[in-house]
Amino acid sequence: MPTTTNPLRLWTDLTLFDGVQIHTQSMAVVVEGERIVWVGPKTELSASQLASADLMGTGGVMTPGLIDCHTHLVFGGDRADEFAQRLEGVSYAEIAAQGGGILSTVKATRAASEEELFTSAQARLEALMADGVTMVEIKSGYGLTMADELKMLRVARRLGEQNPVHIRTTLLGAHALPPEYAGQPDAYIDLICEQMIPQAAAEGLADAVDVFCEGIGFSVAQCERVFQAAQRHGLAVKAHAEQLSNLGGSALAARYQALSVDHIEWLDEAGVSAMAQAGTVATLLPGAFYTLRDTQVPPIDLLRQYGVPLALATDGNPGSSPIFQLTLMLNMACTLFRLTPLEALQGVTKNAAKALGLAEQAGVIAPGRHADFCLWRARNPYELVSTVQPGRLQQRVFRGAVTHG
Ligand SMILES: N=CN[C@@H](CCC(=O)O)C(=O)O
Ligand SMILES: [Zn+2]
Repeated sequence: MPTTTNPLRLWTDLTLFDGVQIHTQSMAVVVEGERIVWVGPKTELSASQLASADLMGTGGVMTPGLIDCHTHLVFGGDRADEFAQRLEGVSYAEIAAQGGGILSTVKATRAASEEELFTSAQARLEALMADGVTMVEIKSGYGLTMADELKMLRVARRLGEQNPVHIRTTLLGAHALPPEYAGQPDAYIDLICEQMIPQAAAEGLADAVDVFCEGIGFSVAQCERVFQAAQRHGLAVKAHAEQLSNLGGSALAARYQALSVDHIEWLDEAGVSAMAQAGTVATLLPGAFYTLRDTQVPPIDLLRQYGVPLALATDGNPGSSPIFQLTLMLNMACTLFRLTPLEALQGVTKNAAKALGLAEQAGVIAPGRHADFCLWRARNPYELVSTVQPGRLQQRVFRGAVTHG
């Protein structure tokens, strides 16, 4: 890594994807401290910029730091047995109905100490960071008691404190009905609304609140109560909705100005329209679609027609998407959902930032923004989408600090 002696640092001769579009002329980026101060064609760099800058990199492709806006990175145990069961034809919903699936991870997560959860999540986070990720959303949802949900959120916060990455946390108490509340889902929703949300908000442990609105999750009415409680405590909302069926959770979430609705394989036009009006992002999770061998493709054309921003994420979790490689999602989203390569790139940068409520702070390379970006050994940003090839990350820059390469 070049040593820094000047106040300015310079990357030049770049093909630049700035989060919105691709600039093919030889581009340059100048950084001062933690911030980008100049972006433009190399030919427009001033003599004084050149004289007072350390050259940090020449050539290659630069993109914003990638943003994984939907993960379940903190969990105990594994679900390798369930993977084998699904190959034998048992469905995700059947496994859940037998008390497996999410609930088997709940058991393992409850049994794990904070330290154990931290260590296993740290390894998964390192895989994401080595893949160019500088911001990760992490959900709770495998604790399902107040103590265990807060334990997960504390681990997520600590991951952010101890790594060069920005972590956003989401309370997902309404992920599954815990066994001790069998037959009493409304009483469990009371616990979420009256205890978990207020406590997570009071301790500053959650940036948002999420729900699983589904036959094997919670009803629209139950999710609405969770959204109301989130609103009372000033927390933004998100939803897992329309993954296995169309319950109308997306339209509900849009009524509460959800930041994003995620999965949405079964989303209908009314839901798309509601999301467009609310400015809610559609987060596509091709890893779950692939793992569950789903055949119902999200309504991409309708989402485009209504101008709903499309984000992409790994959904990294032990069951439905045990995949911790965001660049693979670029390729899968195009192959499985027919996104264009440009839509895929926007989905892990600008639109992923919007899905986290951070459209003005992240996902774009522009003057004034944090110097969060990646330099890749590639000739063309589309190569990052078309070709699945780990090891192309040359430099990963987080708030000005080069941490990889
Ligand atoms: N759909 C619900 N929740 C997670 C699955 C988590 C799991 O299977 O453990 C998801 O986003 O895919
Ligand atoms: Zn999820």
